[in-house]
Amino acid sequence: MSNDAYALAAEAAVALKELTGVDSFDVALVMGSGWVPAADAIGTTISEHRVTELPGFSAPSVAGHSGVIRAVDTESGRKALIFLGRTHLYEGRGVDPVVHGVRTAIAAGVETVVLTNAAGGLRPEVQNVGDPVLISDHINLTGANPITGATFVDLTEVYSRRLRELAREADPSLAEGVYVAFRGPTYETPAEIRMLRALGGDLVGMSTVLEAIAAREGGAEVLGVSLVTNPAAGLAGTPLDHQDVLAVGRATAARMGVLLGKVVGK
Ligand SMILES: Nc1nc2[nH]c(I)nc2c(=O)[nH]1
Repeated sequence: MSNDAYALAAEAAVALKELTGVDSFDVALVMGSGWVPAADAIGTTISEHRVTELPGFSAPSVAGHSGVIRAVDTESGRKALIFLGRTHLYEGRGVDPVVHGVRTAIAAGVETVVLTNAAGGLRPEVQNVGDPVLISDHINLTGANPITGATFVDLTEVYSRRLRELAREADPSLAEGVYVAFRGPTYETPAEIRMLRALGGDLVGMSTVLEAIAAREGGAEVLGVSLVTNPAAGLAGTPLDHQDVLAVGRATAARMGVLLGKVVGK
């Protein structure tokens, strides 16, 4: 296996084509916590595999769907690659594993990347738990970046306006928001949440931004969608409980599947 991250992604893309029998993919989707049930609405499954069958992917540190990839035929005949779960920076394996899936997808032909996640809501005055929110921009507080060297990628429009408009055609009620990423794994303190609100954040999470940067470096168009699964720390009376998070995701996933299916098919 190559020790160069980009060469490793190219190797994984070759293995992916052999494994799935698909010689080029059009769109990739990363399904965050609670989004997995939405994957079924994307199209007809061609094949499903454990990611450890591909170079550069590790077994998930958390049991469950993460660590599974699915090749899908969408209704409009496009080839979709769906990652049921992702690698997080807080797993401590560095930045390259976090973006390896996106880099592999782009090396396999993908030109559109859809990043979904579960996030804390910073605006309980307008957000409800269970709301999907289109990501309009991000604030990267992870302290990390997938790119090394003098590659000055423009991030003026990381999250495609065109794809956001397609999503809003499918569901005009969709709101937009700025997603703030922390490294995690701890949730924020109430003081940090007050800081994020002052910085203009609307959503807070521990994923997505590094994958989005890697996708833009690879020339792909990006759509990001968060599912508000909890009021961020200090904004509601109760402590955060990850089980509540997952329950909300499951309840909302069917609606999200219809939305993603419409956007992906275009
Ligand atoms: N950092 C951070 N990540 C999250 N993921 C989910 I779901 N909720 C949160 C949250 O409140 N903060």
